[in-house]
Amino acid sequence: MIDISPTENVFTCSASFKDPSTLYPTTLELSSHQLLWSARHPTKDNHTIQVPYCCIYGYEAPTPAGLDVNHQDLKDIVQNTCRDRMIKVHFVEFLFSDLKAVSSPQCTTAYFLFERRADVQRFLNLAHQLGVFPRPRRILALVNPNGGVGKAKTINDTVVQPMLEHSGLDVKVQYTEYSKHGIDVAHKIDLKEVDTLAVVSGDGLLHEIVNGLLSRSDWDHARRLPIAIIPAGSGNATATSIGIRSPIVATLALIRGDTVKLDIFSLSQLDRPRIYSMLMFSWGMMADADIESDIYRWLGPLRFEIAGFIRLIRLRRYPGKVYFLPPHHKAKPSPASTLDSSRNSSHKQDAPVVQYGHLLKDIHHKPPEPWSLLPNMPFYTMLLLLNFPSAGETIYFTDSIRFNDGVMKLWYSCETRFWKIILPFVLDLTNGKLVERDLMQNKDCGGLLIIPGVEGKPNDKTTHEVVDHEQVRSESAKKLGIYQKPGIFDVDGEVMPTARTLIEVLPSFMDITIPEWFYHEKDVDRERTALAKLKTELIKEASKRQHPQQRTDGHNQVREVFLVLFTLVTVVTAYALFFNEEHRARERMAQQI
Ligand SMILES: Nc1ncnc2c1ncn2[C@@H]1O[C@H](COP(=O)(O)OP(=O)(O)OP(=O)(O)O)[C@@H](O)[C@H]1O
Repeated sequence: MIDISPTENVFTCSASFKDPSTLYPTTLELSSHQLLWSARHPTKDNHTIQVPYCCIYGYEAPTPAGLDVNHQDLKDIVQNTCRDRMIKVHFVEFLFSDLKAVSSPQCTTAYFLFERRADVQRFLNLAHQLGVFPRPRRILALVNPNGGVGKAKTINDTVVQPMLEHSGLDVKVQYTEYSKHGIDVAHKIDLKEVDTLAVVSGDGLLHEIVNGLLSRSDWDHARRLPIAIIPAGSGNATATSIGIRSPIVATLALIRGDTVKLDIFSLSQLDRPRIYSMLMFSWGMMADADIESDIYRWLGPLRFEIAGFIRLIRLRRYPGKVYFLPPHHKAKPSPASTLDSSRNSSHKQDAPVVQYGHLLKDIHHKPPEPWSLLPNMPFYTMLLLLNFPSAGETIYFTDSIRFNDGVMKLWYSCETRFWKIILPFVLDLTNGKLVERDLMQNKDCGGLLIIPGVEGKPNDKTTHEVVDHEQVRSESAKKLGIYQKPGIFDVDGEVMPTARTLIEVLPSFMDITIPEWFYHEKDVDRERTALAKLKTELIKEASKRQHPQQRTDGHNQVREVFLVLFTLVTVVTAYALFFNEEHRARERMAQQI
């Protein structure tokens, strides 16, 4: 903390908020965490404007030739003689008290005309000491022109690039040209040339970037490259989970450059390249719905609801065995304890080290203690492994998840009666209560071994036999009457082969940029205190100035209409099925008679 004497941080100047044609005399103060000045209100008394430094994304100060003033009004008002005393400050203003509202933030500029040239220099010196303005950095922004029904390009052109231009940071933009291009970019990127890699798209491109960086031979260096996510996809689960609901807030976080550590899930399969996940792994109903929703991409975020509904009324069972490892458990070193045969502390590792790789090869023995079998064998309806509380902008599971505590949160269900599942999904998928229902069981894990299998004859418990997926195609499996497909494995919205899979957590492995007020490793309460600060100091003031009609989120309205329709169709379908079944039973009875 810098000591500021009470007079050093106060400046007499003329200020203008948003509109440079109305400069008025004021006193500007640089406090330890915010800019303060008194503003004239057209109809009310003067009041104080407070701009926390974490909301400032750029400034323009006089060069020796004077400030480059483009605004025509400003040119008229501020004569050439004043140009070398003018500073512009660009910041994000929150209009509504709900930071989660997509429409709440907007970009704003304040103009300050100082009395003396020396004051400008004093202001800039103090501002740099206090961290008022963003640190100079080099950014590579990777834009997916297909992300989020093509909205990523518009978001990049209208929000991201204008804000980055004002930030004064060194920015390069690259468009992805084909599917999986993100992997190639991250694999080849020169780490000496870039300080932050920004992803303007959804979780799919972010997943590619994570995998591209961790598949490099210098992965231990590459994993330290901070990644920023600008939500421009259709799901945007990662951004939503780290407090980013709007591209403006995301770009602000990218420019300010505050980062937080992120756990990564490592997914290994025998004889296949390792896959890394930052968001979630799922198997069963939700995985099918997520992957099947791809054909409804044009619907935007609603695609998940439509695909989920279809999967709910055609519920499947997914056979398999799942073993879990308690969290924070370290494997005892053993010569065969890893897939990475090159593992040796004196040598550079080819890939991040996993501890239990040998479990993939040993298909004849069950994993030793402390691994244990997840109950409710032999089939599951859904299995979900989460690193973040949200799985989409509208899908919120729980706030009990921390994304850098080295723990994987597992939820699973074996409920196959669709009428038991449908209501919880309709009512509680967005409010965090779904996982509290009896329907779902949960475990905290450090590792997971999934052996997807198939079941024998239906409705006969003695023939339920779980075997490796690879054996399903064999002749002996066919002779056994094994018929059921083991479903899709979904990693961050991408499909991976359904096969024996080992999932381990790599604690606090990568860095992701976050809004400064959201979370800080050293201060878990910072989110709450800073949010409160923003609400009381900034938003309250802003809402006093203007009382805009709170815009309702269009998507929520569509969602509500959809949920009503969904419930109606469900009731009708349930009745139809019930009467159909009853009718058949009567017919059977009639035939027997
Ligand atoms: N130029 C391109 N042409 C075709 N596909 C691309 C291109 N660039 C990227 N992709 C692919 O687009 C897919 C979807 O991208 P992304 O996941 O970022 O957006 P989204 O699916 O709309 O968002 P979310 O995953 O959050 O729902 C990725 O799998 C990526 O490989």
